[in-house]
Amino acid sequence: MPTIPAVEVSGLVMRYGDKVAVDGLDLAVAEHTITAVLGPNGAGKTTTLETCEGYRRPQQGAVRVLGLDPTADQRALLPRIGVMLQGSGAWSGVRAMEMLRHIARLHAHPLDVDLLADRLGLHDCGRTPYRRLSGGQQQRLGLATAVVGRPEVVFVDEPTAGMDPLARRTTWELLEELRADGVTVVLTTHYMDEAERLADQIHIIDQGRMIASGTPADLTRGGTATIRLVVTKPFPPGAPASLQEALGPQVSVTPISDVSLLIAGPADSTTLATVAGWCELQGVLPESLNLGQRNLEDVFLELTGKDLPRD
Ligand SMILES: Nc1ncnc2c1ncn2[C@@H]1O[C@H](COP(=O)(O)OP(=O)(O)OP(=O)(O)O)[C@@H](O)[C@H]1O
Repeated sequence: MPTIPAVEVSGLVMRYGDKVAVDGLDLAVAEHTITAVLGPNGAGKTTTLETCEGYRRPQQGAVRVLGLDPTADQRALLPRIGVMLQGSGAWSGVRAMEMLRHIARLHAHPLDVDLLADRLGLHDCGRTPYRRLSGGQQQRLGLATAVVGRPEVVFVDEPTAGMDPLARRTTWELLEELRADGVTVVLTTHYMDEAERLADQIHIIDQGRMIASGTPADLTRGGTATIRLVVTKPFPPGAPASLQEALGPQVSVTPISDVSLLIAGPADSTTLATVAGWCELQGVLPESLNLGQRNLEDVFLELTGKDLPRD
């Protein structure tokens, strides 16, 4: 018998006034996997997650989590899902460990709170009121609150934003262990290394629509080689168009910033010679010229035309 997806979004449309935030989105998440939802700022990721979590009712289309409707079946679903709490007024004066213990008590079979707190380095700030926690500490506490109830599905919105490298690594390991224990994880992230390391499936959305889906390998496979050109001072006006003209239609030139460009296409000696000659003509000095197969960051850039949002 075919298994139902852990999360299924069909034809979801969500608006804020006239603004269409989610525009007919379809998305299915298989059980026991980690799925990453990527997209530029404002793509509709958080709105989609909040609809799956039952905070918002679909305006059009449908959402099912573990086969249930997140708003109509909220009582049945809530004990089975984990959501990373973001800072809210209600918790502002509550101490970190009190908050975690309180949330653990709401669940029938919570994880060992002290072990989890040790794991995520929360004991050091256990007596600190929520509003006084650093951004990274709030993130770690939010993650602990999401997983303490042994959920079947965990939704985490930018789980490692603002975390130091050690906390990021611990978070990745925790999410991987959850998957190994049969939990389904849905996360949003702006970090391509995070998506590449963790995700079984990646969905890239832009302007509320799905623009690409697949495994990290599917998304980066084949395609074209890329050259990243970084120069020492800003390009003169019209530089991307003039380089595009010099290189011809086989190659696509995408500006990344005022000092960097992505050149996708056959990265052969002709292309390299043309780029070098163009730099000389424009009077710009290359700082670096990196040649390689495209990675997830290049795919994101090619598909969305936008560089990665930086925290
Ligand atoms: N409460 C709200 N009221 C009005 N507009 C909103 C509201 N929440 C989100 N939006 C708008 O809806 C669109 C989608 O926002 P959403 O937060 O879902 O995107 P996102 O992909 O999570 O973005 P980010 O990566 O910046 O967190 C954006 O244009 C945003 O400005």
